[in-house]
Amino acid sequence: MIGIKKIDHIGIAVKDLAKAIEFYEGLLGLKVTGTEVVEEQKVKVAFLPTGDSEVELLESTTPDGPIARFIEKNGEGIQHIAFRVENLEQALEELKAKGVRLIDEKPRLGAGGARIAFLHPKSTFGTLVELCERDN
Ligand SMILES: C[C@@H](C(=O)O)C(=O)SCCNC(=O)CCNC(=O)[C@H](O)C(C)(C)COP(=O)(O)OP(=O)(O)OC[C@H]1O[C@@H](n2cnc3c(N)ncnc32)[C@H](O)[C@@H]1OP(=O)(O)O
Ligand SMILES: [Co+2]
Repeated sequence: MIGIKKIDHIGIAVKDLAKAIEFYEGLLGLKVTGTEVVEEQKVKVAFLPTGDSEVELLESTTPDGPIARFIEKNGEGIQHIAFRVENLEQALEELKAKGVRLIDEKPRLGAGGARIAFLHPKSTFGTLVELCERDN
């Protein structure tokens, strides 16, 4: 078993991070605990904890990144779900061995120093799945 601990975060693609934060903070009352640019993913992200999981708002930093492409095709909205795992490398090995299509064969650097990897939506019944491992 790959040992999923919880939903780490839900990734929401937005066109304008500042405007989205106005809604999530101002109207929903959540609090942004950090914003960060993740160059490798071509995104600027904001994290807003909700109990044991977080909302991750994502704005594209380029017109050709995965978030820009997603919005072009689908409009703004939920782009991925991220599950926290104990051991990401082992999880990826197991899933690969079972024929799951991996977008990332090896962990990459995510926001907040997390190690992350994505599973292709064609292998997960239509949802882009991120697996992430954190030290804390
Ligand atoms: C900062 C970090 C963190 O948390 O630490 C993050 O989250 S970064 C979050 C942003 N980074 C990422 O998303 C990286 C991983 N994503 C990718 O590599 C890509 O976006 C793919 C998921 C492979 C999609 O690539 P691309 O847009 O080139 O392909 P495409 O448009 O031809 O899509 C191929 C098929 O997958 C579907 N598809 C595409 N994106 C999808 C999504 N987000 N959810 C569900 N289905 C999706 C399309 O509808 C299409 O299906 P049909 O063929 O049926 O039409
Ligand atoms: Co994410």
